[in-house]
Amino acid sequence: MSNCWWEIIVVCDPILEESVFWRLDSFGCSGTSTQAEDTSYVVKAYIPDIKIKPLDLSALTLWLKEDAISVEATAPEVSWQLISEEDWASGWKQYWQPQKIGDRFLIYPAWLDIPQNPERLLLRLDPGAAFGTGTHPTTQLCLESLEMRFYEEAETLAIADIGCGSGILSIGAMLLGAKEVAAVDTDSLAIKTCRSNCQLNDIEQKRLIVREGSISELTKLETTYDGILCNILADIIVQLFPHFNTITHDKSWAILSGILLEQANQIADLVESNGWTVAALWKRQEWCCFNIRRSEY
Ligand SMILES: C[S@@+](CC[C@H](N)C(=O)[O-])C[C@H]1O[C@@H](n2cnc3c(N)ncnc32)[C@H](O)[C@@H]1O
Repeated sequence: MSNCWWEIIVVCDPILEESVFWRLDSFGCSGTSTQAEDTSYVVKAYIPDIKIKPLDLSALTLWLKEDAISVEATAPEVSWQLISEEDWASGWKQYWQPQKIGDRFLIYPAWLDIPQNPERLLLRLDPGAAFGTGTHPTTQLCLESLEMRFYEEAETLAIADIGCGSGILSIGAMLLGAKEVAAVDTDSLAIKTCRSNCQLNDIEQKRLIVREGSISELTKLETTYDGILCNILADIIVQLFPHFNTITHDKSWAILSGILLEQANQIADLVESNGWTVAALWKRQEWCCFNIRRSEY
């Protein structure tokens, strides 16, 4: 089989749904769906077979069981199978529907007909193997924060998106009117997906630069960014944040997401010790999103 995906099936106690979703997201799955069945939930998630080894699936099973034990719940049943690209597409795509986010965005699956007069900014996506469909709270919090940041002089803003995944935040920034965006991700599949989503949304290539890598790729571009978007797990933000000053100016702002509530204090300390100020903190489910700015401003 070419272009195969692992379909991971987790049958769990309903109280574990959120932690199972979180664990599958952190593992790198896309297109997660849930169905209620009698007294349990069946969570299905998908990941390209080239991204992992069968041994990783055994480790995932162990983590899912440990997560259950830590809240004294029954351990979930975990199974997996290899499926073709076609089965993957018909499997999860049917559950993903257009979704309104914030006051202005409508996230719109690439394979649906375009509505005639959308009242919202249509952000068309085929996330493929990349993270970023808009269903995850960390992405939603970023898009909502972006809307708030773009209330004036949007057309002058240069934005960096670190960990762009499907490109959802970069494209969102362009739709809101950003002058230019630079998107980076360490995952080559995410880069491929981000580029094709930019085309899907008719974004000019010279205004949205997409590079494989991380903050060092942004440094090479020698642009000073007005805003940084960074929806990556807290551990990675801790590593990247000390370099933010090199690619920003004294009035820049940033949106940091992918942070669990219990990690908020650690991130607030990090922000302040590097000369930035927390302007707002938004929460959804177990996640929080920091809106910050350089302290000199
Ligand atoms: C949670 S996803 C966010 C995707 C999208 N920006 C969104 O908001 O939905 C995090 C992305 O960061 C990428 N990533 C992880 N570590 C990174 C690093 N050190 N530098 C750049 N990207 C990284 C991952 O490959 C993944 O695509």
